[in-house]
Amino acid sequence: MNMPVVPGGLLFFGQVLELIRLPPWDLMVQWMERLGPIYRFTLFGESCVVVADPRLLREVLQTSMKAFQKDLGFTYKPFMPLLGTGLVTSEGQLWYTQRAMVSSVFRIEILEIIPDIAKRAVERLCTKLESVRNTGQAVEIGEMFRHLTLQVIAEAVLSLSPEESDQTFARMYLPIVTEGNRRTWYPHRAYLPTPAFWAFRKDVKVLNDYITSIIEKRWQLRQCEAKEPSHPPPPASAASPPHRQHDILDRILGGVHPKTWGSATVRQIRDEIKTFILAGHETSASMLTWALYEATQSQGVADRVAAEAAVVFGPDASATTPLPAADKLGSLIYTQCCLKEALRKYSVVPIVTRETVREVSLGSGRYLIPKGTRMMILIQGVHHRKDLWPSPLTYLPERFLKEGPEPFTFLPFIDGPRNCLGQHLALLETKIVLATLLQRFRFEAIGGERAGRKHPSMVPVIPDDPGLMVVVR
Ligand code: HEM
Repeated sequence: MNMPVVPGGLLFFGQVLELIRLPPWDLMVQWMERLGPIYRFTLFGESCVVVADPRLLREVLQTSMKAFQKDLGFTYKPFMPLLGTGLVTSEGQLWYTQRAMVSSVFRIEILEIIPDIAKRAVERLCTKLESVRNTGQAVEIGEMFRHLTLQVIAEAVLSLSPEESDQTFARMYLPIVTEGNRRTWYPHRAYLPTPAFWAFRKDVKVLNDYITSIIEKRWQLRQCEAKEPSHPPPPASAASPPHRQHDILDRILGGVHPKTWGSATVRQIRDEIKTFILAGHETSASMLTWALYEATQSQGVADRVAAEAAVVFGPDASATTPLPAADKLGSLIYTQCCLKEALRKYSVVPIVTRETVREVSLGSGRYLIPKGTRMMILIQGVHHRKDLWPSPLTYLPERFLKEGPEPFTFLPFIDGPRNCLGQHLALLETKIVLATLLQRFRFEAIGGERAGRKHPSMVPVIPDDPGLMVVVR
C-alpha cells in the first residue's frame, strides 16, 4: 500500500492493546503526527488505513466515493437496531431515493419552524436555571442540553410535547443508546443472553411499536383531512398533537403515494425517524456543552456572545419577547463561530469509517488500497493539524470570522454527497440556545482543569464523568 505503518503490535491482534488505553482517536492523532496524514495499522488481522489529508479525503468522500461504503459490521453495528435502513446506514439506490426525498425538508423547509421550537426549549431551560441561580448549587449542564436537543428534534420530527419527549420518549430511547454505547466497547454484550440483552430487545420493540403507531395514525389522519378538509380534529394524542405543525413526519408522508403505502413503507419511515433522532440530539448537545465550557474559561468570549445576543434579541429580551426574523438571526455570527470552533477543537465526532468495495487508487496512483480495507477518516486529525489550523489546541472562535475554511479542512459534518443532513438545523438551534443562555446568565465551571477533560470512550465526545458541572449566576 506504499504508506507508513504503525510499528510494533501483536501478531493478529495488531495495535488493539494500545488503542484501548487512550481515547483511540487521540492515539491516532499522535500516530499521524509521527507518520504523516496517511498510514496504516492492524486490528484483529485486518488492515486499517487512517487518512487525515484534505486532498485524499476529497477523493474518499467525493470523487471516488462509489468505491467506499459505510462500515456497518464495525462502527455502526451496535446502533443498527436504532438506525436500521435509515439514511445514515443505507447505501445505493435506497440511500439516493431517501436522501432526495428529505433533502429539501432539512435544508430549507424545516428551518422555518426550528427557531420557535428552540426558543421554547431554551426558555424551559432558563426556568430551570433560574431556580438554582445564585444558590451555589451545581448542575450538570450536559444532561440538560441532551434533554433540550431531544425535545427540539422530537418536536421538529413528530410534534412531540416536551413532556412526551422527556418522559415517554427519553425513557424508551435513552436506555437503547446507553446499551449501544456499551456494546461498542464490549461487543460480546450483543450475543450473551444476559438480562441486559433481553432488556435491549424489549426496549427496541417498544420504541418501534410506539413510532409505528404514530406513523400509522398520522397517515390515517392525513387521509381523512385530504378527503374532508373541514373534518373536526381528533382528540389530542401523539399521532395528532394539539399543536401539530407541519413537522418532518407530515412532510415525509406528504411525499408518499397511497398506492405505495404498506408495512415496508412504514418500516422505512420508522427507521428514518429513529435515525434523525439518534443523529440529531447527542451531537448537538455535545457541541453546546463544549461551547459553553469554553465560555466559562474566557469572560471575553462569554461577553462577546452576550453583547451580540443583546443586539439581535433586544437588550431586555425575555421569555415573552418574540424572536427576530430569520435574516436577523443570521447576525449571530460570533456565536456561530464559537460553536464551529467547539466542533473543531473537540471534534464531537472524531472519526468516521468506511470500507472499500473494490480496489481503489488514491493520490494519483500513489496509494493502492485493496478491496475490503477499513478506511478511517480521522476528523480530529484534520482539525488538529498545525499546518491547517495554527495553535490547534487553542480555542479561537475568530478563526471562523475569516473567509474559508479551505475545502475538506473543517469536517465536523464531513463533506461531499453524504455530508450531514442536519447541519443547518443543528447550528441554527444551538446558536439560539447559546446566545440566550449567555445573555441571561453567567456560568462557572467547577472541578478545575478536570472539567474540560474528554470522556475516554464516548462518541459524540463529551466531558468525562461527572460531566460539565456549573454554578449559575
Ligand atoms: C453538531 C451536530 C452534528 C454533528 C457533529 C453531526 C455529524 C455528522 C457526521 C460526521 C455525519 C457523517 C457520518 C458518516 O459518514 O458515517 C453525519 C451524517 C448525518 N447526520 Fe449529522 N451531525 C449533527 C447533527 C445532526 C442533526 C441535528 C441531524 C438531524 C436529523 C443529523 C442527521 C444526519 C443524517 C441523516 C446523516 C446521514 C446523511 C447521509 O448519509 O446521507 N445530524 N452527521
